[in-house]
Amino acid sequence: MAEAGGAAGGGGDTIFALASGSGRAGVAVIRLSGPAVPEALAALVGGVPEPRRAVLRRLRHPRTGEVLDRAVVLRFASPASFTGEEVAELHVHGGRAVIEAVGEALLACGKGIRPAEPGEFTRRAFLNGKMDLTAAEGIADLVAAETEAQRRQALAQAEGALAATVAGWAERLTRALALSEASIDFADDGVGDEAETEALALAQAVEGEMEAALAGARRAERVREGFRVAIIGAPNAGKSSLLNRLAGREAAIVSARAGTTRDVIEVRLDLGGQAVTLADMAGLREAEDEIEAEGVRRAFAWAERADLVVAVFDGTAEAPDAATRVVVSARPGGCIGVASKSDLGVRLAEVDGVPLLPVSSVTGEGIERLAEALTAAIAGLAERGAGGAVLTRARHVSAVSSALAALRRLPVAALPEMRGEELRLALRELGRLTGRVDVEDVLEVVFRTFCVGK
Ligand SMILES: Nc1nc2c(c(=O)[nH]1)N(C=O)[C@@H](CNc1ccc(C(=O)N[C@@H](CCC(=O)O)C(=O)O)cc1)CN2
Repeated sequence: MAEAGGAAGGGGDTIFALASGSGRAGVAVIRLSGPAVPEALAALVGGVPEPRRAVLRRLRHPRTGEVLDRAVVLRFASPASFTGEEVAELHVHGGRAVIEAVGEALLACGKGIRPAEPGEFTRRAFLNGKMDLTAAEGIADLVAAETEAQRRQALAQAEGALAATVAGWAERLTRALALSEASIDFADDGVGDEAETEALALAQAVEGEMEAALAGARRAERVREGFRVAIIGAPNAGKSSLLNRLAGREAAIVSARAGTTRDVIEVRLDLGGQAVTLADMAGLREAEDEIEAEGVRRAFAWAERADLVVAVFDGTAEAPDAATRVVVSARPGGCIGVASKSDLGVRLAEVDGVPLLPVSSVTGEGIERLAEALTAAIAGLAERGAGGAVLTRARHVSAVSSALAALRRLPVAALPEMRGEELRLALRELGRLTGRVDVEDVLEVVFRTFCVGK
């Protein structure tokens, strides 16, 4: 972990930010962190409250003495705080003018008090050894969580689940490295081979666990980012109406004219606790103009990357649309078939063995069943390959892949010294993952996605 202490933690500045969200709210929380917190409190509320005890105080402007609000004040003394620094929270009334006046008053306290950068509180918590990088990412994900599955996955990571797994790997690889070095030193004593064998066995076990973690990473990333479901079909098959029905609002323009939807229209849904991005797109056909052609190209591209496809066939047509059929046959198992316009009578029951669910966006028939089918299919995708460490980001996948690649080179490394080098490489990648090495460049990647106040 990076060294603890005020200097490493934030360079002496005292930062503040609105920790509660913007928008109308009864109470707003302004959080401060840094060495000048006790002084600022003295200036604002006329004293330094005892730590961890909420007190009600009049908040005054330090220069004019004007009362700005009556607030609940909560102080955390260093190092027992979220950031490890001196921390205070001002729970004020939620009005924008109140928040602005308090911000103004804080700036008037002087002494290196300034607004926080996005993610700066959590960054300080990391730098002061309160958490590793993966836990910090977990906090960012918790703040962004929209669904139950996202919340659970983020909380586990914020509480150190991934950090613990990585620590377990690093511990065994460190032991393997020690054994490998020993085998060089004691090569003549005959204990070398034994140590070498044990080192390889340790590395192999770690390899297996890393492979399992990587196998589950796509799923974990999907939980974090949302599963992608594409609604495809011929022009005028009723895709936009279906999207609106599923979304419960008029997200897409619906018209009787074929080719109305040209760009990809995405809506976010919560299906059984999983975040889903549902997309309506241009109908698959020979386009009539350049704009539609681009729309069709985007539709194919989106559908290709989708986790699941809802294939909409015009239920009143005599034969299924050919282009849609091609997509369905290319995705065995990854499709839910729909026969639209069921209120007009359905002629199609299945296409190439894929049963079609009769659905009417006019009467609402079948919508509930389609939503259930989607929910079940997404739940199936989310469950696959569960267990073990959960790699939720490209950054994790990249580090574990590199570590794994190094471990896979171990058995073919000709010299023990080369094996030591590979082990060091693998350990270094794990260090990047938790933030133990190369801190600065990794930090940029992790914290640039945070919001202000975290
Ligand atoms: N009002 C308020 N609510 C909040 C937060 C906050 O900062 N303020 N949080 C902020 O994100 C989350 C809670 N997380 C927190 C994590 C650690 C500490 C803390 O004081 N840690 C000390 C003491 C530990 C202890 O008492 O067990 C430490 O780690 O040394 C506080 C909040 C969610 N709710």
